[in-house]
Amino acid sequence: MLRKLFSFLRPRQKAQFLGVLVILALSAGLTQLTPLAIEYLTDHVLAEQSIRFQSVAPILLFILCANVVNEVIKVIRRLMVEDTATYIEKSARQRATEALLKAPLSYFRAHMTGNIHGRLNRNLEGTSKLIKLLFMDFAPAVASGMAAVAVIFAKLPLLVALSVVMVIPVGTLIVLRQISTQKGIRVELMETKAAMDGTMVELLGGIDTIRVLDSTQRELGRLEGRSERLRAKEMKHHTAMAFYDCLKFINEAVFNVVVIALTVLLAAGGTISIGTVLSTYLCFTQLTSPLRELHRILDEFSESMVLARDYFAIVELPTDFSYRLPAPRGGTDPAPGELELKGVSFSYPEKPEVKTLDHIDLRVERGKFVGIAGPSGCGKSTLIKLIAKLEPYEGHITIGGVDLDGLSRAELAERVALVPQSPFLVADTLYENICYGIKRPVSRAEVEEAARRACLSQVVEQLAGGYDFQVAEGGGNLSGGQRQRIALVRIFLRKPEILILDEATSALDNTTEKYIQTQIEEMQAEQSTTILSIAHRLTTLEHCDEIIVMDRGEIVQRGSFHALKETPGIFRDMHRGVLK
Ligand SMILES: Nc1ncnc2c1ncn2[C@@H]1O[C@H](COP(=O)(O)OP(=O)(O)OP(=O)(O)O)[C@@H](O)[C@H]1O
Repeated sequence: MLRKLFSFLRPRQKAQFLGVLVILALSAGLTQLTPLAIEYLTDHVLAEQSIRFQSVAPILLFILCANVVNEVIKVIRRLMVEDTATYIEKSARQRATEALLKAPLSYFRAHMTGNIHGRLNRNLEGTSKLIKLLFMDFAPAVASGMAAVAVIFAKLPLLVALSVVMVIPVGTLIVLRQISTQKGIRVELMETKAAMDGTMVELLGGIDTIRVLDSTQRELGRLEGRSERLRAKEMKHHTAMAFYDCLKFINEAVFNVVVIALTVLLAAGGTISIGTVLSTYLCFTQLTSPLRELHRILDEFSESMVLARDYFAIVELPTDFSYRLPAPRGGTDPAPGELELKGVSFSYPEKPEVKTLDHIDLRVERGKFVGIAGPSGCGKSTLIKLIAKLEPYEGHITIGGVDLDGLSRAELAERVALVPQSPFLVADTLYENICYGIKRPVSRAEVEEAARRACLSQVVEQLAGGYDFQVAEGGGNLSGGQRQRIALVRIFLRKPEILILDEATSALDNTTEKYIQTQIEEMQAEQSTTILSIAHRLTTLEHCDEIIVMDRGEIVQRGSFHALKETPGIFRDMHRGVLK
């Protein structure tokens, strides 16, 4: 785990780590100077017949200097550690975001958005805390603890020194027991908190509906139950923690008495000096304070490890099939605009026993306009998801004669554009939203022309700031029709070889829809764009070269709009509004 974290670092930060270790050793040595100076003061200066302040002053100055230097180097160490920890957090966030953006879509169907978001944030905090604990807290505590042990062994008879340092293994055993008993509950707490985050984001996403249905009390009740279960788990955890803290305190108190008793006995027998009694007691406190720290750190470390482990579970998510390197295809570039599906079958991984698409064969020549119709749930959207390489499938889909497996995401994005029913909008200006995903530079004039074709110009005039209008998250401050127009402007800017429309104009009024339809057909004529369009409003498909009609994952009818509407079957029933 720590090696994986270390791989996040640049050479400068790795060198910094060595610097931190050197500083730690220095700091540990400096910490031990105070008890040694006090011992010298007691045995040599204070033991003299007449105590002179001039003899004490240099020792006091020495203690002051040692402590000031120690504090200064601690500040330097802190800055070095913070620099590394913030860098790790930044790189870790980038890696996790990349892993999530490239994860299979089934992962997002299995995990709630808020759950992923909450987990990621907590895990990142835990991961950077691990670094801080290790180098800002743990290592100094170990270093000064070791220095204190060295002084104890140097100053006391071996047996006495051994009994004094027994405080370490006894305390450590208590902490290890605490960690092992609390690990499971920590994982449980982490998962429960992530589930609560998921519920919270789900609730906020449905705030309108909750208000309209007046289900606030119901939701609060649901949340209350979960919060209570979380609280009960947390209390169980805190009770156990308090018990172990108490054991640790008793351990220290017992050894405190042991140290005083042993050293006083030795001093009484003349084996050690009074100064050594004092310095041993100080060394013991130099040992117990890092030991106390160490116990806290080990405990927090174990908590951070749980989070870091969960962080790596996100980073190591499998990469979606569509990012696998394309098979070499011997320099052939896809012929523009042709699309073919041969024997394509598909089942959602969550329901492998159900064939959502069953042996679909379809050939669309360049510049043709094919409509897809069929009852709800028959597999229309799934079919276009496969063409956009969003889900793995059986059979073959080729674009311009090249199998989809052989096309990278970048190559596919260059050729195929998909306009979903609910377009993706980001919290940015309207202009940035229009240009989203367009990889070539576009001029303002081009944007304005595309906006005119998608009937967005009038909308821009009405919005405060025009193209600088701030779109809210998910386009929350725009109407459904306005959001669809923005997605269509992108299409007129991109002029793709293959255009896939999934109910792309469903939120527009009839007049606007007809106008945009004409503009799309004009673009089709100018660029020989191949179009595949799903529409529930069947009149949208009137000008299609061919319509395929789907039912339960299969193509059951094909033909022109006029032929299909006269032929007995699903399409005619849908057209007449009598489909059962
Ligand atoms: N993640 C999923 N897991 C399992 N089944 C799914 C999943 N997503 C969709 N389905 C099922 O797949 C079938 C086809 O869904 P699809 O969205 O392709 O239908 P559609 O024809 O586009 O429907 P509509 O016209 O209502 O949009 C439906 O029965 C649906 O319940």
